[in-house]
Amino acid sequence: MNYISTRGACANERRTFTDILLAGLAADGGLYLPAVYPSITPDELEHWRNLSYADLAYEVLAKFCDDIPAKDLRELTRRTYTAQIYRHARESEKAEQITPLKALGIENGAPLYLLELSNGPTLAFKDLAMQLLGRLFEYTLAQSGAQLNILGATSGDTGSAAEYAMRGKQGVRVFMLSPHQKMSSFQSAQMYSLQDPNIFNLAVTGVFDDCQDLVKAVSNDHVFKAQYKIGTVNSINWARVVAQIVYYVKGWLAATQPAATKLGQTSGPEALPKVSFCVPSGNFGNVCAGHIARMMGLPIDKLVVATNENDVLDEFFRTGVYRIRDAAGTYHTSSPSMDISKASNFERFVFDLLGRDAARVRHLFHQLEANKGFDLSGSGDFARIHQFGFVSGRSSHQERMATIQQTYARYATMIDTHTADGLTVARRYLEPGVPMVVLETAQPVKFSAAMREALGRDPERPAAFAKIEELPMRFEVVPPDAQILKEFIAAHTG
Ligand SMILES: Cc1ncc(COP(=O)(O)O)c(C=O)c1O
Ligand SMILES: N[C@@H](CCOP(=O)(O)O)C(=O)O
Repeated sequence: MNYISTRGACANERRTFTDILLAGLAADGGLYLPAVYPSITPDELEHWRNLSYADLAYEVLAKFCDDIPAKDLRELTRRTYTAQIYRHARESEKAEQITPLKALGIENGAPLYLLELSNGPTLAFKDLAMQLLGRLFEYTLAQSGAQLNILGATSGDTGSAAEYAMRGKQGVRVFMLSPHQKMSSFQSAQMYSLQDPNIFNLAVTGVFDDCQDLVKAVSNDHVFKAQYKIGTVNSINWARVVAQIVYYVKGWLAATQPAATKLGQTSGPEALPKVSFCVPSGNFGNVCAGHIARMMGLPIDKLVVATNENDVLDEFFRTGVYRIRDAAGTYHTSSPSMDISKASNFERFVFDLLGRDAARVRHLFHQLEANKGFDLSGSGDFARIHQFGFVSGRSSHQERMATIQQTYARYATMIDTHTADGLTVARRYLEPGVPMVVLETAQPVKFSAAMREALGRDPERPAAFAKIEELPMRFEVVPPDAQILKEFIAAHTG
């Protein structure tokens, strides 16, 4: 499989999966994606019904990764997706499902589900891709004997997922940028309490977007990037997105019944039931994986983009205007991991929306830097947006509190603030007979203060995280300055 950049610079060069795994951002500042999306056929879907999560992950990944031997790739997925690693399942007997589908009930004639994605080591959906990424890095670096210095940005969950996945990995160091004092105390403690010598936490005096801009600024300094072997674990890294496609397939299989027709006789994708997914969104990485699953042929009806008060994405899907906010215009909310105003992966979707016209994408994203936005509202491209299944909505603090309370009262289920944003918005798009799967992106314990406000009680805390906030913390406070960051990296690699 050949990979290209959304900005077209390397259109004539061949790039394999393992090339782009270590490269992160493309040299022209764009994002990598496959030259052609592979497809998922109705027969394959039926064959995949009884596979374990690990083997399903292998089938999906193998479509994108043809430069790792099949035997090794299968071994990697089998070591990654185990009940032992996904041990924080609320119903322990379901841990081996990795992403159990929980039926809430029927609302407005639509079966409503939660897809539990946060049963991994750090209690957020990021583990599902990051645990695999850690193993892929280790495998690839072992082949070449090379080193990798990972530079990442987090609004709260990517950071801990990456650090837990990379702890003690040979040849890997992690430099993780987080917005100073903007994460929950549990999230900060998960990262800052790690004392491993290959982990460096840098608390940036700014918002998540400042952290992400720093990652891009350093990655776009090609000399520095090559000298210090900089890679990334954010969803600008294509491997993150691919690993996230798997749970859309798993969710679709769990929410539908086997086709009535015999294998080999299923008439076509239109004969298969459709499922809608609602995705709490910030950096657009999670829902981008849903978009790609849909482009591959997974029968997805709607992809509902749910934002919090930082509603840049909702504004775009409603109006066609993409208007990023500065730090002062980015709110600090009770779903802090979604406090993002400049969504990295959005560029991958715009590439598809514009018919994969890399020159236009390059122009638009340069315009974005200069004018803080772009407007597709009058274009024929935006008129076609619903062909991609996207709809959107925004949730407020009051709405997420009310949704947490109702879900607890009606379904005896405690959901975190981000999942509550998803459920709030999903309810606006229910259709009789179409299952609606809301992605559960984190466990409530990560946001105890907000949960206490909503329910007057603390969420349950796995024993592994008892008193985590009281552990000694190791982090450095730094300004949002790329030069200072480069000096820090240079001083801590050697
Ligand atoms: C708990 C949680 N929910 C939702 C999101 C938003 O996901 P994405 O950035 O992939 O849109 C994040 C951060 O990525 C998160 O950590
Ligand atoms: N919400 C994320 C932000 C980074 O997203 P990513 O998917 O690009 O890694 C976080 O929790 O850090």
